[in-house]
Amino acid sequence: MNEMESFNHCCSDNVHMLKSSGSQSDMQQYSDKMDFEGHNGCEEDEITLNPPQNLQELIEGLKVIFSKEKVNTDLVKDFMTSYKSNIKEWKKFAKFDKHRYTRNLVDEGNGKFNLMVLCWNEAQGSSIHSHANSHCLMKVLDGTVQEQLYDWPTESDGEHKMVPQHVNQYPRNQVAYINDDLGLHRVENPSHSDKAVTLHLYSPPFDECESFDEKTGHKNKARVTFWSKFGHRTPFGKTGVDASFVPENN
Ligand SMILES: N[C@@H](CS(=O)O)C(=O)O
Repeated sequence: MNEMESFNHCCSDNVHMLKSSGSQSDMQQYSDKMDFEGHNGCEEDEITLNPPQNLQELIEGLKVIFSKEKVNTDLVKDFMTSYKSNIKEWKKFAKFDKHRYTRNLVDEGNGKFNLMVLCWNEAQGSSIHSHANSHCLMKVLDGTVQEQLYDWPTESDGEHKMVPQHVNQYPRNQVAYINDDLGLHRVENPSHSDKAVTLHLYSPPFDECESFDEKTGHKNKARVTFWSKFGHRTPFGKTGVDASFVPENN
């Protein structure tokens, strides 16, 4: 089984999230999820998570979810959505660079995932890229980010301008999900007056992916590194090329 397949709905390892003070519809949503998994005969080894009250609880809960053999990406998305962004909790990781967006490692997820804070100054963005066969969840901690989604270029396209197929905007606290089966994307802070901060989870962790030239569709390997780790600046010269996929117009 490859890593992607291991992210189907969980069956023998059940992890659920309780909606503590939710509305009727919240509770219905929770019950539906229980039913779905119940139909699969999943009643053993059940773990119930409360919605995280702070960043530390979010990290600990994610470690529980990812300790299971199978991981339900809908649950990860719901769990990340239910964390209400609080700047006091993540500001030590939020380090900006005037030239490009930064990647700041928060937690290595017991080897199962990397959790990082990305900081986007006004109008900064990534280039079009893939995700190394990993799962990518992105939660907005501050500001609003825009995602442009692209199809993979095909050999028969030849040299071809890449055109976005969808454009999504994500405000504070929303979570987006992508993997290579869904296509390619680039993310930017569309604001010329406000910064943006996002929290990214990648599983499995990766340090190389592919970046694409929007004008031609040509791809290149791109190493990804960290501007800081655990709140401390990463030493220059030890982490290879810079962290970001930077579009030519940035
Ligand atoms: N995947 C990018 C950020 S984004 O544009 O999704 C990165 O990890 O640097």
